[in-house]
Amino acid sequence: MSDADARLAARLAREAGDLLLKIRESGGDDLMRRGDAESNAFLLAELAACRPDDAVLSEEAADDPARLGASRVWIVDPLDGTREYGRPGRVDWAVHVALWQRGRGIMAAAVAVPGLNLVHASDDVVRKSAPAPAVPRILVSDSRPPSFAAAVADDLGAVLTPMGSAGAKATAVLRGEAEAFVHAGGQWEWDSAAPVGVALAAGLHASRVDGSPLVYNRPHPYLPDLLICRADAAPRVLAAIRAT
Ligand SMILES: Nc1ncnc2c1ncn2[C@@H]1O[C@H](COP(=O)(O)O)[C@@H](OP(=O)(O)O)[C@H]1O
Ligand SMILES: [Mg+2]
Repeated sequence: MSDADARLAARLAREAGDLLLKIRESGGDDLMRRGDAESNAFLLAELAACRPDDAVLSEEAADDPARLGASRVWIVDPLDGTREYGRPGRVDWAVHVALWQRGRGIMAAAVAVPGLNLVHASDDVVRKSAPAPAVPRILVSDSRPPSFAAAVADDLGAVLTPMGSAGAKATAVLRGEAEAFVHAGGQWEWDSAAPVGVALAAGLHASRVDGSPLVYNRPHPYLPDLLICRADAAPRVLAAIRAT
């Protein structure tokens, strides 16, 4: 992991999060559009200034095919959990900043959860080793949970908890507030790159739901499913998904 890149990711995620909090406080009916657009503009300007030679893939910017030949690509989601951001009182939304490097994968990452005043970065994660609870907690999308979620929870004797934002869910697992986050049915590289970067840095398991590796910076950046969980739980969770 590159410390300078991880520090930059952490600063940008925090500052974009502060900007999003201010926009939210100012009110108005176009919060979600403004949040997406202004956070994106901030991140693109900072990356252009601080890493002018790197490519960028952002949810909110036109895809520049130059990234396909680049050796370093920042994969950013300026506002993950836009739907929840637009709902008063919700804290399950996040800012994602990740650096992908050719031949190496996600090498630096940060996820800010501004509503909780938290920034998790790949260079300062705390490894948790609390024993697993008797009833594991599995986080799923609030709006689009996997079709197999109930069957998997049943198999594992787990409880399902809906939550918005991939970054919010992944970092809740990082903090030991849940044992797993599972998603299927649709997602994009920017939804998972930074959450996966911080999860892997913390020693968690991160893969596709069939156990195969997550591959980034592909021509079509669709990456529809994801499992992030305690490393010791991964074999059982993957087996439960396979059995559905
Ligand atoms: N079936 C699907 N197809 C495409 N994107 C999806 C999806 N389900 C979830 N996502 C995206 O994944 C992110 C986390 O979703 P969720 O909150 O449901 O877990 C959201 O990103 P954005 O808020 O950045 O659009 C959401 O749009
Ligand atoms: Mg997103």
